[in-house]
Amino acid sequence: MAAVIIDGKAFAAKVRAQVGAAVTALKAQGITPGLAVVLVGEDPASQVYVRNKHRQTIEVGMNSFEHRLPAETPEADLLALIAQLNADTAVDGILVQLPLPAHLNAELVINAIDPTKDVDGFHIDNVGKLVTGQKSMVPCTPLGSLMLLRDSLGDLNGLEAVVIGRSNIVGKPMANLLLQQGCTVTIAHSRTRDLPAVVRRADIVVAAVGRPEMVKGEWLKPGATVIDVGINRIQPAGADKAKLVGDCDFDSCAAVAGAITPVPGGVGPMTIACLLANTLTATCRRYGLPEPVGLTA
Ligand SMILES: Nc1nc2c(c(=O)[nH]1)N[C@@H](CN(C=O)c1ccc(C(=O)N[C@@H](CCC(=O)O)C(=O)O)cc1)CN2
Ligand SMILES: [Mg+2]
Repeated sequence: MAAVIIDGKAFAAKVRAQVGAAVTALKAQGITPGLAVVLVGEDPASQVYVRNKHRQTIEVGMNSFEHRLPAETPEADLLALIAQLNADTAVDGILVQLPLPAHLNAELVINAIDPTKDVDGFHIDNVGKLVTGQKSMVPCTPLGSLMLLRDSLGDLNGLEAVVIGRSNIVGKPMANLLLQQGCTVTIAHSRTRDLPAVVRRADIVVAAVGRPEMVKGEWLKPGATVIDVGINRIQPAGADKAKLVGDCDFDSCAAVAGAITPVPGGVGPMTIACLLANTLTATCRRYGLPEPVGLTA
């Protein structure tokens, strides 16, 4: 039986519509959420993501403040900009696009952001709160993945989840979110022994390892729900154009899974939708207003 294809693009559009409606209501009270995005350097993929963030921020009615800095920007200048954005009352959310150029210490830069404005959820205070089950800002890609899982499966209590990948941006926060949902969670990674056997236990597989088409259909438990976070550009032999693929071998996985996210059009669009949701959440918290329903973990 073929898997249900989880339409992240359509789901993200619904999230943005909900955020847009909430922003309209806030504006009627004289509050306009503002998101500041900082891009250092000219990484081509980052430029596309930042452009899309700007466009979608405006579309939901928020203010967008874009700061583009040259690749050779000294760390002190970037930290000074962050201090300025922390103090700016028009700014409710701050995001520094990753990856940063190699001479910049990403950990230092992220931890310089006011944690209440950290809409990426990467600040150590937010990481600690997530791990200990306190109210926090949740990283956008894991939050979007969780929304898709809840929509597909409903209650996640008791399910076996395997997260492949242990990055701070996706793997670790995803595992913690699933743990909070009552899943039995395994974090697998490049050194895991017999990965196919580990994956085969899972009702939920989240692939975030950055290896094109690594997870094969024969690794899966029949009916498993597969969330493919990978975004890999490959050059198929004989083709003149590069192709975007996930960390899962889509055709073989779709033949065994119960449901699967495609690449593109799965988790990717949820990342920016959840950034807007987090900016709305940060604004509501700042003004002591009720948080939006269904847009947080
Ligand atoms: N500060 C951050 N940096 C990065 C994050 C992040 O959440 N915060 N995540 C990624 C990049 N990213 C957003 O920043 C992002 C990645 C992918 C997509 C997306 O819509 N992907 C599309 C395909 C787009 C394409 O053709 O390349 C899809 O999967 O359908 C949106 C945002 C790293 N950096
Ligand atoms: Mg404002």
